[in-house]
Amino acid sequence: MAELALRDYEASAREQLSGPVWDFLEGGSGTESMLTAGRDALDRLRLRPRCLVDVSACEPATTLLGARLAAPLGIAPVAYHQLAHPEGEVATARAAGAVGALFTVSMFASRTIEDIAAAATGPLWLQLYWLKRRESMIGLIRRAEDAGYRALVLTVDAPLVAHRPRDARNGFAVPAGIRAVNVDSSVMSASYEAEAGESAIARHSKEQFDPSITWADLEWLRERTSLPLVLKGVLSGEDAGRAVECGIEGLVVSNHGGRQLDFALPAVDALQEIAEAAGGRCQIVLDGAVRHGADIAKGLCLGADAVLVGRPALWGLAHSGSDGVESVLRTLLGEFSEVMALMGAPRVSDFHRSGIVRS
Ligand SMILES: Cc1cc2nc3c(=O)[nH]c(=O)nc-3n(C[C@H](O)[C@H](O)[C@H](O)COP(=O)(O)O)c2cc1C
Ligand SMILES: O=C(O)C(=O)c1ccccc1
Repeated sequence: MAELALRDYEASAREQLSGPVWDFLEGGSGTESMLTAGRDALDRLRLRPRCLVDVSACEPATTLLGARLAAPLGIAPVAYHQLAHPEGEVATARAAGAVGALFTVSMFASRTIEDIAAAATGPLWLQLYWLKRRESMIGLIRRAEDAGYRALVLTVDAPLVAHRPRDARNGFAVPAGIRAVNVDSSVMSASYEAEAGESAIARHSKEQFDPSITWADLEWLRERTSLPLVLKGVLSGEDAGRAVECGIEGLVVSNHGGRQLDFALPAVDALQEIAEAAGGRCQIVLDGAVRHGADIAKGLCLGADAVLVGRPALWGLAHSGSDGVESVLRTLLGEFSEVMALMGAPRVSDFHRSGIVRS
């Protein structure tokens, strides 16, 4: 396949997908102020290279929660991959495994977590929203443990799914035939009931998500699994410190790709404070607006151990299934390898705060 840039996959996905599916994938909450803000924040950061370092053998490989990755790169949890390709998450898992990237499977995946695990050759994490029906979460956690998932990612920036004007306008519902197959059909039957002027996903999540959970409830989760716990959606140093005190093993610094709190700060702008608060006591992952290998380097300089991409994986999937996802990941990996050489940073551990300047 000819080498394509990420924006080519984006353009192709836009042509492939129906208007409402494209809007669901690409859209944000509220005024959509954050769809450009995340990118702007990364673009304002400039890299400061070191010279005369031996970069004849750069090594992008790293480990995250004990799992080896070919690069500090993974796929963020995105619901319903079958919206982009009939093979859905199974194709994504195959691609992530081929490249050696992490794949975080959404609680609202459209393929079973067992089928996804069977196709995977790399590490998998499972993302959870906290449901009012806790027994549904527990069943899923048991299955994830049995299928070999390596961590649970609790998304904490979504006590409810925010108002997303495009989805409301489109009366968005997941098309018939695509379902969140890993949860009871009563939990997310967004596919069945569409109404103009309202997003079925926003409505169902308001019924099903438990908005009352607090730090005290994490203990309940901890007692029910031996898997490492990761919190996704942390944007303050205070919360990072609190998470570490609770024994959380990882944090995903994220504003949910601009889909939750409108005008939330870009994740990359919260990264340094969070990494400092965590002080090496848990793993730090940057999520949101990562579109280039240089963005991986920027994340590492500010204290991240790895970065995630969300929408770009779905662009690749829409373009050409597993091959498309693999190409998207390989593009990022190739760019990152070049940045390592040009930065004079032959190992992942060679990226430091001094390697970045805010302009
Ligand atoms: C279509 C779509 C569905 C998503 N579904 C989930 C989800 O089920 N769980 C979750 O924690 N985050 C979900 N997210 C947020 C992503 O995990 C991630 O935070 C965001 O997409 C990162 O930004 P990026 O798309 O700019 O890379 C979703 C994002 C998109 C675009
Ligand atoms: O998390 C999201 O951004 C999202 O779109 C979603 C999808 C399905 C269920 C809940 C939220």
